[in-house]
Formats: sequence, C-alpha cells, structure tokens
Amino acid sequence: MTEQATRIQVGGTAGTDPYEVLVGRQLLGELPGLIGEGVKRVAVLHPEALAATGEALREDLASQGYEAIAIQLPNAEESKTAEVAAYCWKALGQSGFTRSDVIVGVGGGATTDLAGFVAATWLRGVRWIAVPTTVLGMVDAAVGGKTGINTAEGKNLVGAFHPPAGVLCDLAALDSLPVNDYVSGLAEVIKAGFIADPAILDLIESDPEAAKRPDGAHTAELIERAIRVKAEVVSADLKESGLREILNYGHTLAHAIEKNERYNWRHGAAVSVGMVFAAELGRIAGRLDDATADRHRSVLESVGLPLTYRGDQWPKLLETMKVDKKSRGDRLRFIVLDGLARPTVLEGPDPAMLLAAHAEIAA
Ligand SMILES: NC(=O)c1ccc[n+]([C@@H]2O[C@H](COP(=O)([O-])OP(=O)(O)OC[C@H]3O[C@@H](n4cnc5c(N)ncnc54)[C@H](O)[C@@H]3O)[C@@H](O)[C@H]2O)c1
Ligand SMILES: O=C(O)C(=O)C[C@@H](O)[C@H](O)[C@H](O)COP(=O)(O)O
Ligand SMILES: [Zn+2]
Repeated sequence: MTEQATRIQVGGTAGTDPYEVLVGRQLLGELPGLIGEGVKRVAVLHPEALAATGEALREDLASQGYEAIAIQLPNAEESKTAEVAAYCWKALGQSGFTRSDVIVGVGGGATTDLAGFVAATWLRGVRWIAVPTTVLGMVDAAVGGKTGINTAEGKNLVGAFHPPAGVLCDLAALDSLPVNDYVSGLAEVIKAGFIADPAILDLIESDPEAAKRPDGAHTAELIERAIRVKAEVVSADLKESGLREILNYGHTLAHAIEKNERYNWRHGAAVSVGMVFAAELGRIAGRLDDATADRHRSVLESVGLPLTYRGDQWPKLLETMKVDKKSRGDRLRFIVLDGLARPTVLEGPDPAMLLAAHAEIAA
C-alpha cells in the first residue's frame, strides 16, 4: 500500500512527456500503474549490493503476472561500462524483450544511469522506471533523463537523453546506505543549494550531523528541495541547450578527478572538490564575493566532504577537462557563480586563473 507521497512533476513542456517523481515510503504499489497496460515482460536491473531487493521485486512482479527477470549489475561505477551494457542487451535478447516491455532500474545513480542507457538503446528505446536507492540517485541521477556509461577517455562520454516514465524515491531505502555514500549524495544537494535554493544551505548549516542521517529532522525536506531544483531546470531544458548546464556546477573538475582515480572516488566526493574549485574560480574572476566562496568550504566540510585533491595531478586533470561536454572546440567552459543562486558560464578562462584556482584545492 502506498502511503501519502510528495509528487513533483517533471517535463511536459516543449514536446516532452511529463512524468512524476514520488517521494515517500512504501511506494512500490505505484509500480504497476507506471508499468502501464499491455506489458508482458519487466526486467529489474539492480546492483550486487541490492541482490535481495532486486529478487524480491522480481518475485512480486512475477506474482502479478509479468514475465519478470532480474539482471544483477556490479556495484557503483563498475556497472557503467560498455561491457555491462552488452551483458544486459544479451539478457534482454534472450528473454524476448520487445518494445512494449519495461525496464526498472533499482539502485544508486550508477545503476539508474546504466539502466536508463540500456532502455535508451534497446530496440532504439523502451520505457523505463527509476527506483533510486541513494540520496544522490533521488535528488539528481534518476531525474532528468541523462543516461550513460563511462569510457577509458572519460566520465559519461557515451549516453542518451531518455527520461524515465516515473521515479519512485522510497526514503526507507536510505536506511541501509553506508554513511560514506549518504554523505556523497549531500554534495549534489549542496550544489542545488548554491545554484538555486539557498534554504538548503541554511537547513544543513542548522544541524550538519542531522543532515548526514536518514532519520534527520530535515531529510525529506532536503531531498524534496533538491529534486524541485533539478525538476525545474530539466523541465525547461531537457537536452542541455543552455540553462541545464548550471546542474554541472563543480563537475568539470569532478569528472577529471573521477577518471584520474579510475572511478574509485564517489561522484559526490569529486563534485565537492569541484565546487570548491569552481567557487575559487568565480572569486578569482572577480564574480563571486569572498563570503559565498568561503561558505562552500564550511558547508561541505561540515558534513565531511573533501575540499582538496592531490596537487601533483594538475596537468592530467587539465587534459581530461578538455573533453568535458561543455567544452567547445579548444575552449573550456565552467559554471561559476555571480553570487548565491546566480549561476553563469565562464568562457575560456585564462590558464593562469585556472592554475590559481587549482592552488586553492591542491593538497
Ligand atoms: N544522470 C544524471 O543526471 C546523474 C546525476 C548525478 C550523478 N549521476 C551519476 O550517479 C553515479 C553516482 O551515484 P551514487 O552516488 O548513487 O552511487 P552508486 O550508484 O555508485 O551507489 C553507491 C554504492 O551504494 C550501493 N547502494 C545503492 N543503494 C544502496 C542502498 N539503499 N543500501 C546499500 N547500498 C546501496 C551501490 O550498489 C554502490 O555500491 C555516478 O556515476 C554519477 O555520474 C548521474
Ligand atoms: O543533470 C545534469 O544535467 C547534470 O549535470 C547533473 C550532474 O549532477 C550529473 O553528474 C550529470 O550526470 C553530469 O552530466 P554530464 O553531462 O557532465 O556527464
Ligand atoms: Zn553530478
């Protein structure tokens, strides 16, 4: 039985299909409605860490009459590869998966990115539903239709825009999330605070310890506020022709760090360092005031997120940043702040400026 849930609408503008993000508890009763009529097969893609959850969901769907299969993926970034996508395509092919069948991705952002990518590519696109089970998945990855995998050259370099038919954020899933992964997700929540909704920062600063816990006083509000920021942006600009770039705040450097660490750093940890870098860049460019730049360090540190990265890696990071999706030709582009909740693009910054910003995050 579905309890009362918060419903946040996404899309429905500029020819895109609308869908809802539900936030609450015991939401799986909503799944059959989202799967829709005339569906014969459902594939549940889940990470190894959620083997029991994935199997329980498969059994539940089978008991409702679907031909349900579970496809187990490696945990975390190991699932975001061409090999794992090919493994899924094979499983779908062997089960006779057609265009009227449905994929359900249950897991963190890595799982939903991969599940969405498999849905986007199988038969050139089948319906999919996201059931995010991490903070980061709920507030960011499962919402907005960016799906994809990593390649040897960089993060998320192959993918497609393929929005889900619905997103079910069951807050109870967060109870089993390791604290390190919980905190990693807070980086994207804090990002939403800096680019659009400073009330998020106030809530975290009022009790950083509570912000790190699923039973914290403001957990649901923080998650819902961050989802609303994301929903509003992607509804206005699904394919990142402009406004959506603000969601990439901190990501230019973050993705380079993740690649440099062979994807063994959590995305949120890298985004934390990337936001400190972007704040320094904004400050050095004369756009961001000292207080707001310093606030990045204090709020990120208060929940235990990293602020620095190995200083000897700069040449490699700079090289990797050139294939960032915001780059145009040889020109690097960064999202910086003109002030709190005033994101903007910094085009082709002077190399000396980049080096100076790097000095501020170099360990
Ligand atoms: N598509 C987008 O718009 C978008 C946005 C932000 C991030 N992302 C992507 O999301 C990924 C990061 O996602 P993440 O931070 O959720 O990490 P993740 O998916 O790697 O999950 C972290 C770990 O937690 C495990 N896990 C997941 N849910 C659990 C639960 N409830 N209990 C116990 N363990 C659980 C996973 O198996 C994994 O080992 C990155 O690949 C990033 O690029 C995508
Ligand atoms: O949804 C977006 O747009 C974002 O930029 C959100 C980011 O948090 C997310 O990590 C996204 O996957 C990055 O996109 P990319 O296009 O830089 O790979
Ligand atoms: Zn991100």
